Amino acid sequence: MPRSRRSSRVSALEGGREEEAAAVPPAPLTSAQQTEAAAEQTVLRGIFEIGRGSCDVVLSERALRWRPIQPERPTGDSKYDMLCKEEFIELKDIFSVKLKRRCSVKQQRSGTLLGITLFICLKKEQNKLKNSTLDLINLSEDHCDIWFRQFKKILEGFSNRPKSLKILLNPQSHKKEAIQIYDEKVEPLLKLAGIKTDVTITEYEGHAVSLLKECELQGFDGVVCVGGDGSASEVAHALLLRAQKNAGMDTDGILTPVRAQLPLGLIPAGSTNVLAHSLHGISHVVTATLHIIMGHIQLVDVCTFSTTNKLLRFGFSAMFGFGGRTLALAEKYRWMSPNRRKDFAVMKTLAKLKPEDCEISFLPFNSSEDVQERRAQGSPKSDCNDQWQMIQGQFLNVSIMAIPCLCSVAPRGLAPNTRLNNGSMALIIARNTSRPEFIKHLKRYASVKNQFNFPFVETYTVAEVIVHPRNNSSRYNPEEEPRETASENSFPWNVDGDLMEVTSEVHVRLHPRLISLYGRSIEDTNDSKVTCNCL
Ligand SMILES: Nc1ncnc2c1ncn2[C@@H]1O[C@H](COP(=O)(O)OP(=O)(O)OP(=O)(O)O)[C@@H](O)[C@H]1O
Repeated sequence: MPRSRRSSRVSALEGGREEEAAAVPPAPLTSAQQTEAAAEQTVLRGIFEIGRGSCDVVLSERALRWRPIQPERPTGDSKYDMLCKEEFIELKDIFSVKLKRRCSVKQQRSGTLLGITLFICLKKEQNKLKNSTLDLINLSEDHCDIWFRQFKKILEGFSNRPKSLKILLNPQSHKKEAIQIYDEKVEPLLKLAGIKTDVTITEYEGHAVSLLKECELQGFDGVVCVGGDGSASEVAHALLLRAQKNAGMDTDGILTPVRAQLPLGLIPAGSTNVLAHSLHGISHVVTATLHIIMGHIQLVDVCTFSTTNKLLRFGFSAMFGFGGRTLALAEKYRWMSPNRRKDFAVMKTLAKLKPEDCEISFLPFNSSEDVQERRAQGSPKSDCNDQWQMIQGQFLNVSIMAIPCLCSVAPRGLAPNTRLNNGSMALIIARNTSRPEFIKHLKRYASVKNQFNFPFVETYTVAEVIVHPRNNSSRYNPEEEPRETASENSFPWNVDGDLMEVTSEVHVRLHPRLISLYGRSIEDTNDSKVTCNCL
């Protein structure tokens, strides 16, 4: 519903009588007040039927306001004042306008004009966005034409909103419903907003990367991925790779990557949707679509994962140890339904719980400006040698997260103290402990209790991490069935829900605000509804 408020300046509808009554000449306005006053100046004024009654409707630079037209009453009637309360919508919340016509089944086009329909993006509870309509009814063609053209002009003025999008859709995500989600919920809204689309349905893993390497992106304002975390991360990686190539950068030794040229939209259609959930505060298709339509942009931190001077990939989060092994096992059971596969893999990995023997070096996050600047300029590791710290031992799990990683099993996030663009990563280490204690720690993610409040869990805020496995204990063992990893001598990593197999150390670097994603800062929610079947 549009917002309503008791107007403090009823004289706005009385054509300036307030100014005449003033005895003292007004003080000169400050520039902020002048801007404010200009934004409130009437652009159009007319009568429309809104809801069930006729309304006096005023369009200014910033808002559309209306007030029911009532017969005159004696002054001081407070009930009357209540009835006449003004309602308004801000123009920045409108995303489309159409002429409203009555069309019979036979009459395919140009039925009788009824008025104008405005399509609005409404903010609901828990970061949710919803599309809604406001009908302005007036049967006069001329009257509606003037207002319609004015609304069109206003919409054209929102230059940050995309007009043309490249869509990449993974038909295999979750239970293969991405196409249906796109057709039923996303495309109709994009069409309504007048956004042109070019859809490619990906055919195999890695298709998005090869496509974005070559394809013409000149005419597009953004790229949208319809799928789960694996797809979203792959598209982000592809856009960043392309940006480095376009800038003539060698990706392997890369210290200061350049920003991706186009913003990326994430429509959640996977089984976990951690990236979309972290970005929007909710995993909700319409919310994600409306953020894209409204052109809401957020700069988000990205990590590079490299091994001995070779870039493995760009990504947002990673797990090594329990998280990596669980994913490697789940991938072996692709024939199962996504939820069963994941639950089964968690149970089986817990049953065979074993620590990784490794050395973890990390550079603690230093928020001081000159350190940040040196890092931004790509100072090599040796420049900050004195700050590097090292821990070693037996670790059950190592998580490195640049974003909070919200999901249904961890509504506050796997890394609740991290933000999307705070320039740092969370390093969360679970040292070796008993299985029941580790399970207790995992269960805490779904509860309101602090999941880090265990003697075997350590958390750090870091800028860089190097994870160096020290022995072969976790590598492929042919005695174990089924094989957990695809190749021998490799360690499984879970990078944004995608399996990455690496034989040696992995160097993770944070790159602040490297990619623009369609979304807006989220409000923290205290959602305690949690769905986890396996623990
Ligand atoms: N046509 C395709 N066939 C098989 N795999 C594909 C295809 N298109 C894309 N992929 C790959 O599928 C992988 C997983 O997809 P995605 O992440 O979208 O779904 P999911 O695994 O169900 O969701 P989530 O990662 O959120 O759990 C991605 O890494 C992507 O590269």
